[in-house]
Parts: sequence; structure tokens; C-alpha cells
Amino acid sequence: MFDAAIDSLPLTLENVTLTLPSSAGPVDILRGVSLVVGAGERVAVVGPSGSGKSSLIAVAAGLEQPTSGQVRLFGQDLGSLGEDGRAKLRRNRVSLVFQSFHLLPNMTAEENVAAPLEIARKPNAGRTARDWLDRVGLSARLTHYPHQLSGGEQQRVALARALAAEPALLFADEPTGNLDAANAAAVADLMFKLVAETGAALVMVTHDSALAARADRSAVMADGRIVEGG
Ligand SMILES: Nc1ncnc2c1ncn2[C@@H]1O[C@H](COP(=O)(O)OP(=O)(O)OP(=O)(O)O)[C@@H](O)[C@H]1O
Repeated sequence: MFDAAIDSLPLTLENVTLTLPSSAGPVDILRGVSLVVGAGERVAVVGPSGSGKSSLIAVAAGLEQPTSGQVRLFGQDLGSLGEDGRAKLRRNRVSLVFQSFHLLPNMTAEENVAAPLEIARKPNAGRTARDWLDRVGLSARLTHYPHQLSGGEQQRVALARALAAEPALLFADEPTGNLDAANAAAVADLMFKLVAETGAALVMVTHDSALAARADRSAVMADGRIVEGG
């Protein structure tokens, strides 16, 4: 493939392995994973518990260093960047949403969304945060702290925070895993609507087959490998 074509791709993994130490000896968690995610493409990562889905996201997002193989985000080889370089790339182009929301407990909804924008020195962080909370239907909850919000509301704040950064790639690890059916459906609707509107690519781990079916395709993992759809 030509470099220019690779540069335009949000994510490529080439033969990525991850081996971590444990008390019982080294554990091969990823065993040669290759995956290509195109611009605006929505990919579900599915497979049994322990098959390596969350580890794949951690490596792809540069949170965890692979043992071997190559991860490229927007054409940049993460292995050639230091911790600061990886953090900068993530801050500018990548956002993450987790099953357990990961909101800062001592900040209001508005502050949770505004804080990363301020850290990235974006102008009008407060206004942008309020606009995004409005887009996720939470304009009446700006001054609420996470413990004053329902799980569905907390995940909507997390989505607003993730997308306010205008990422070209959103990673979501079981984004609806902690929610009841009604809230899960509402958060999923919102996530797909917002990635469509912003044009962001989406890489989403899920156990929910209905949610996976809404993606453009599924990458099926088993025992540290992608066995279908890489
Ligand atoms: N830090 C670690 N040290 C050793 N083994 C680990 C570590 N993190 C994960 N593992 C193991 O790696 C395997 C894959 O874990 P991972 O969390 O990526 O799976 P998963 O497919 O996301 O599972 P689930 O669907 O249950 O969340 C599991 O067997 C897990 O126990």
C-alpha cells in the first residue's frame, strides 16, 4: 500500500502481539493481530470473555505498548513516538469511552467535559462543553456531579467529553455494558448519531450482538487473535 493511503487510515495494526508477565509466567494476550480501520468506518470488536478485546483497544489507543508488531494511528507508528508523542496524538485525534464512565468525581458534568479542552488549550472550553452536553440531552444537568447522575446520564457526559475533543477516531470499550436495556439503547443511538455527524471512525468492543450489528463490520476475536473480519 502507498504511504499516502496508509496516512489517511485512522488505525492499522500489523501482526501485533502482547505478552504480559503474571505469577504463573508470561501470558500471551494478543497473538498476531492485524486490523485496518478506514476513515469514518465503524468496527465492532466481538468475541468471548478473555479473548483480548480490551487489550486490543489498549494497544491500539497507545495506552499499552505491544510486545511486537506495529500500531499506526493516522499513519504514525506509535512505536516511534515516546509517551509524550503518543499522548499528544491521542489528545488531538483520538477519544475513548469506557464501560465504567471514568468521570472525575469532584467535577460537575460541565467541568468534566471542559477540563480536557482546557488542557488542550482549546478556546471557549466552557461554551463547547455546554453545547455538547446539550447535544446529548443534558443541558439541565450542567452543574450536577457524577454521583448525582444516573448511569445513562454519566455515559452521556462521557460521550460528550469524548466527542467535544473532535476526535477522528473514537474507541469505546463496552460503552453500554453497565446500563440497563433502555439506557443502553439510548446511549447506543446517541453514539452512532454523533459519530455519523462528526465523521469519526468508531472501534467498539461489545458483547451485545444487536449493538455489533449496527457497525459496518465485526472483527471477531478468539484466544488473542482476530479469527474473522480483520
Ligand atoms: N495485566 C495483565 N496481566 C496478565 N494477564 C492479563 C492482563 N490483562 C489481561 N490479561 C489477560 O488477558 C486476557 C485478555 O483480557 P482482555 O481483558 O483483553 O479480554 P476481553 O476479551 O476484553 O474480556 P472481557 O470480555 O471479559 O472484558 C485474559 O485472559 C486476561 O485475564
